[in-house]
Amino acid sequence: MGFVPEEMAARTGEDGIAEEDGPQPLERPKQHEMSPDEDKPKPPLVRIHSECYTGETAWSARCDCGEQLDEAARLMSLHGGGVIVYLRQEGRGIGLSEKLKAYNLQDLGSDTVEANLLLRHPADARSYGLATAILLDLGCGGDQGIRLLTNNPHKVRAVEGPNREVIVRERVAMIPLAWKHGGKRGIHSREIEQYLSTKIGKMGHMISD
Ligand SMILES: Nc1nc2c(ncn2[C@@H]2O[C@H](COP(=O)(O)OP(=O)(O)OP(=O)(O)O)[C@@H](O)[C@H]2O)c(=O)[nH]1
Repeated sequence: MGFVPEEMAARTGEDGIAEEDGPQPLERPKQHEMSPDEDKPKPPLVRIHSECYTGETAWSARCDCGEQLDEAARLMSLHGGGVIVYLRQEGRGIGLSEKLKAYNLQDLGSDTVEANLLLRHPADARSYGLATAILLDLGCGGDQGIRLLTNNPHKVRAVEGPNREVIVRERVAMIPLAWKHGGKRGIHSREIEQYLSTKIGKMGHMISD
């Protein structure tokens, strides 16, 4: 879990690609976003991210988890900061070794949901109560609410909590970079297209604004 300060923009550059742009100046004007119709600042950007060793550390082309974590930090660095809550819920809550078994089943033709079910796990075994508590602790409760970076409608409802202790004022879609940039950036593979189409078709993910 952590805050992403706006100063990170100085390290990542406007488009987040330091290698192409070279080092950015350390001093740059601070920007704070305001709502168009009022003087109040916009709700903070929040990413609730589930651990993915294969995607974040080994840059596996089976999922976009590593890309999503980087993209969330990049967006926060450009838009006045934000909060990343990193949940140790590897493999949608089934753990790394079970996820690797699920990968074997996927290689034999199952999709990500079917593979979990064949292993006698729920399609998604995660919970978000801890994330809600962390957000409340960080002062993200109350009327102002948050802007949540996600495609997962279940996550939006779950993070809000049973009594809407945290209010998701806006869902910000996490569009895969390969889709945004015609395959020129981001992860591009047959596996990831299948992974994304299962998320849309079977898990109700909304990969659009
Ligand atoms: N069981 C299983 N888990 C996976 C697989 N691929 C990625 N994951 C895990 O899925 C989690 C990420 O969840 P996703 O379903 O990709 O995305 P999400 O968090 O529901 O939604 P977004 O907020 O839109 O990213 C991480 O814990 C990954 O380890 C897979 O094939 N099987």
